Amino acid sequence: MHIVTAKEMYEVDSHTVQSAGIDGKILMENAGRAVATNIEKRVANTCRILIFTGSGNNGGDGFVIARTLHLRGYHVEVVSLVDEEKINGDAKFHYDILKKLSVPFHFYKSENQLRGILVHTEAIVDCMLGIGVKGHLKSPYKEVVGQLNKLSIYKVAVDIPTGIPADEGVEVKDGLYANVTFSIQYPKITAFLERYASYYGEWVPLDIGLIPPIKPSFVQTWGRNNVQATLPKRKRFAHKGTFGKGLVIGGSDEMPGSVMMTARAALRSGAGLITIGTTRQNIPAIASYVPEATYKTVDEMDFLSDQYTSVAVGMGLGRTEKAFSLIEQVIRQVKSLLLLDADALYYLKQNLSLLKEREYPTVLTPHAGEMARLLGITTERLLLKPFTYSKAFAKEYNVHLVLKGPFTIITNPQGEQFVITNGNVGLAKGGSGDVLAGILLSFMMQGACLITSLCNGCWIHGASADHLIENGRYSKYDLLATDLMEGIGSVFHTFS
Ligand SMILES: NC(=O)C1=CN([C@@H]2O[C@H](COP(=O)(O)OP(=O)(O)OC[C@H]3O[C@@H](n4cnc5c(N)ncnc54)[C@H](O)[C@@H]3O)[C@@H](O)[C@H]2O)[C@@H](O)CC1
Ligand SMILES: Nc1ncnc2c1ncn2[C@@H]1O[C@H](COP(=O)(O)OP(=O)(O)O)[C@@H](O)[C@H]1O
Ligand SMILES: [K+]
Repeated sequence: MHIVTAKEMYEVDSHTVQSAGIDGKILMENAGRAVATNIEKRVANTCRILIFTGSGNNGGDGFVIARTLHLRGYHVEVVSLVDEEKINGDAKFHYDILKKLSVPFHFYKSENQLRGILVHTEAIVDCMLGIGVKGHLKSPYKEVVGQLNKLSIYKVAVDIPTGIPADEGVEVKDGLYANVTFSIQYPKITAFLERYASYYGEWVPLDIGLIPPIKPSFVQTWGRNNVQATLPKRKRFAHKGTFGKGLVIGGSDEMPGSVMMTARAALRSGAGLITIGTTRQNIPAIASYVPEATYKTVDEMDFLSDQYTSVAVGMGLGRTEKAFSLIEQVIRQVKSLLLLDADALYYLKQNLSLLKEREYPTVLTPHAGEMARLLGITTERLLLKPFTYSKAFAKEYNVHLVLKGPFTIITNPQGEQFVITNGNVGLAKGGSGDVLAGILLSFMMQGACLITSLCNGCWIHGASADHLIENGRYSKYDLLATDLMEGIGSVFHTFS
């Protein structure tokens, strides 16, 4: 599904109106009716619903919602935050229709007046501001949003919660906290930013019949249907070599665990053959957990002659001179797909130019802290516009970037971007990233298009955690990274 900026949304809108000739009033009708139908599924018709409207087209959607729900037997009332003369365009068209019906209509005057109107209200619909919002909320929007946020009634936002910008990179203080947001046609970028996602509550996109231009440049979500369509098939006569030969380099004497989890997760996700390159001392302990793998000590490895389909480096490797020199050799010499994680990302900060010299695809899997360090900015700054930073970095260094987090953003060197929204807070525990690196390595080895492999790997990782929790196997407190191995199997099972 596409995710849009405000500019892209207005482009789709004008393309639909100008090129296809669908009138804006029809689109507003479609939007309002789609929202009303979805409100019916969630709010009983015995409830009193207040619909808050503003000066723009978001308010126009509100007039259609009010009319539709009223005609379907709901007790609705409208509170307009602007005077009648400020209502114009398509919104005025729908306002004039609404005025012919007996829907109670209030013009906002004061907090006291609103307090009175709100008595016995069980749900509100926010059609105050949509994607046209600029900067911080002005009066009376700021006061109304403040007043509504204090109430624990059910709040539905239309398109975007009032006050929240559509685009990343904009800092605002006030916004409506909604229980659900019905996004008009496409979700907007801020629904996928940690900073703003909680204002949206649940988000549900509603098709209103917009026609996108031929060339969509949008970011997209990657979900179960995409995985279903692209997951590599296991052919009847395949052999272990069919599924690639992978190398995992990591693990120091102090940190043997990461590389174990990476290797095991790779095998659990379908890798054919896995070799682990680690310290001699680590091998017996790791081998008892991953007996399916073969082993090399780090001193034995010859990256020029050893042929691997894909290599992952960095997990638990440490930050010694020896580790750094190994990472440098790997980046310079590995002539296949290469995934850099953890300590390899740490090393990279001072050596980013090495990435530009690589002739084979490189994948970086930083979490927000690691990415911010690579960019030399604060994590807060990165998280204000992670899509923009990711795209610029992936293009400049010619890498595939997996920016991990509650919303994982995957970007290729051409700037195409996908977001994975599954997974849960049970994953916020040491080792989850090592498991992800293993799943990604495995998908990289199995030969599909690289960005598809990365999207599928991230989705399977999140789905594994969700599956284990939804089925009561573990909770968001006790889930361990090693438990994910069991989840991976269960998730694959749902595709077979
Ligand atoms: N894109 C589409 O094709 C469609 C969009 N529709 C609706 O139209 C909305 C966009 O409409 P508009 O462009 O009119 O934008 P809005 O409805 O968000 O209103 C923008 C107006 O709000 C005021 N405003 C802006 N920032 C403010 C602030 N910080 N404090 C107080 N007031 C502020 C300004 O007067 C501005 O003109 C969408 O969000 C969606 O709900 C629907 O009607 C259906 C079709
Ligand atoms: N709150 C969360 N919701 C969903 N996924 C999460 C959350 N926190 C972490 N994750 C996922 O867990 C993984 C953590 O990776 P990372 O931070 O590298 O962990 P580690 O280095 O300890 O192994 C990432 O894939 C990330 O997307
Ligand atoms: K709104």
